[in-house]
Amino acid sequence: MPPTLTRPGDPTDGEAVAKARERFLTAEPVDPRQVRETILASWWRSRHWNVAADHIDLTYLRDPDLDTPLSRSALPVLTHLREHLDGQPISIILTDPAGLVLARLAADRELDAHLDRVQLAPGFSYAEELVGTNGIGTALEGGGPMQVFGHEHYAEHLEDLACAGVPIHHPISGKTIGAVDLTCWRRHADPLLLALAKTTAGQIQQALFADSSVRELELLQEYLRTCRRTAGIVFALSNDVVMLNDHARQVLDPGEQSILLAQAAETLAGRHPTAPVTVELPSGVRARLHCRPVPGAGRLSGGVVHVKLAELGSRPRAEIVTPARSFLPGLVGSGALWLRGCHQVEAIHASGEWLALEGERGVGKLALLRAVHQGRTPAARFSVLDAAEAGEHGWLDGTRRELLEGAGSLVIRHVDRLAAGRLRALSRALRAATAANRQSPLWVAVTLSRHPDGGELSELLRYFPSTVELPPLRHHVEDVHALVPFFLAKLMPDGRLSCSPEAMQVLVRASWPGNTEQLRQVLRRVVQYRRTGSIQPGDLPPECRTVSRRVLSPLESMERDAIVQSLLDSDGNKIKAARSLGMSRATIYRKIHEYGIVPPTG
Ligand SMILES: Nc1ncnc2c1ncn2[C@@H]1O[C@H](COP(=O)(O)OP(=O)(O)OP(=O)(O)O)[C@@H](O)[C@H]1O
Repeated sequence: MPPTLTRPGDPTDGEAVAKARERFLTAEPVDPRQVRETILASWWRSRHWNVAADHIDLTYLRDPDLDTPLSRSALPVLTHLREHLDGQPISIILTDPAGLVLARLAADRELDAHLDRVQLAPGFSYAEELVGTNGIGTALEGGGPMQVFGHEHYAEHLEDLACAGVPIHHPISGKTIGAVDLTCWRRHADPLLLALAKTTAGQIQQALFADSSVRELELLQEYLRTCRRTAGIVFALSNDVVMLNDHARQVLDPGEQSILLAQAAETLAGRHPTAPVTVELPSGVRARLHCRPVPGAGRLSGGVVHVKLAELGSRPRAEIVTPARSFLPGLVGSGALWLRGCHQVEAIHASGEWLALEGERGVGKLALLRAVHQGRTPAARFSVLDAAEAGEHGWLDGTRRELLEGAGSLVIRHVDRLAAGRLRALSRALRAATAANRQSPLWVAVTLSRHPDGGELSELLRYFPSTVELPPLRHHVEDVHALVPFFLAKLMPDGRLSCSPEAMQVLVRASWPGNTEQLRQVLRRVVQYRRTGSIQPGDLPPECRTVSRRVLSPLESMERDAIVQSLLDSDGNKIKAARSLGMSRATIYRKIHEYGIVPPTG
């Protein structure tokens, strides 16, 4: 079908758009009459996100979950469309709201093979942030229908394609729950493709509406009514559905959400479902639940819950109904690496064996030791000695005394900061303490931030049968979502300050070389200037704005760290660094770009 558009900025005028794109990529000024405004805006966003224009190298994210209301409603509509298209080379694609491809209905062999090459396939995300301007990601980013022709794509490997993407909205809540996209060769591009994609999205929305049972609709309507009436935490649940408003997702970490959902389910199923219930969360914050059952079709279908958070202490403890599963008091975080460290420390404390706890500065070593002590032996004494103060008069004598006479748990922090002589003296004191046959044995842990490389420090560690390493925050950065509200609740106990999703995104992407302590300090500075409302990206200090353009997985951030270290070791020489890591030169260039590493200048 021949293209029909002829106005300025005609997207199908391949040559003019290709030239404009080339000028844009080489940072030359672009005549806005040559490119559509929406496309130019998307190119700017793609540049801001550091998307590579010369290749597509996406990470396979996960097997798509096709057992969701969206997939169940959409797939029959899409299959029907496929039949109507009667073998035409148009690929039909369904994605989730983040651009993850859930399904691709085969077009013809040539087009399918091309789409495989550019990773427009199930399990890969076509978010604009990852691929640059494209029909799916740009439609989702802009929140409306979007057609992208040939050279309008940011990545050059997509220039032979034309895509028409339309976001799919939930028929009741109006939230974007996915996108449908029709992709064909650029030479077959036709503006009608967008009309067809819009109709298809409409049909999917109708199917979703029909598929929602009356029961779910009632629950949904009650949930939306409550959300409109209150600015606080609201969630709704039934046997099949759980809905959380943005505030709930922002303020509660996943562990806290599941505690509250479990409590709400129990209350709704109980004899007094409307009686308010108070729950103490592991972070020490008290949550008061007001449940409202929503009956449907004659039997209880679930209910809507409004939650108010308050600090402990404003209410007699007797009224606290649920001492929620408190894993470690005063700590938050559920990242796998962090939890593994917590479990290891807990197990070693339980065994009574002395422990060396290693980890970068500010990762939470002392906080974890304190929490484990309080969780396991709350009545016993907890003492801390800081080796950074070893220069002070009497430090060593005080330490010897603690080791010989102290009780409960003793933490000696920062032992790696002790000079050789002091390390030897401390080793002698530890030997004397182990030799003393004491009635109430003392549990001792030392903390250190660098791995010992022989010498006195290694000698001292002989008294500690195991070393546990706590991960840096960037290796469990998902916990920033829980740490931010936790620290804000401590800094501003009246609960009138929250963090906007945009600011949270900046915080989650920062690399946090100073770890959790740095995050705490950043928030401490922020609350000096903003005390109520919602923290915006502009409120955050520049140190939060690292160049990393996306959240890295633990494995990726370890790789990034290894590359940064070897670049430092080779004075910024990328070829040497690549060699020392056993990588090709091309790979290290690609990774430096991908991870947003600013190489040290050699
Ligand atoms: N998981 C967590 N949940 C809540 N607070 C945390 C967590 N981890 C760390 N913190 C807080 O972060 C701050 C820094 O932690 P901490 O002092 O324990 O770090 P550290 O590893 O011992 O640091 P350093 O090596 O510099 O002495 C403390 O205020 C601590 O309470």
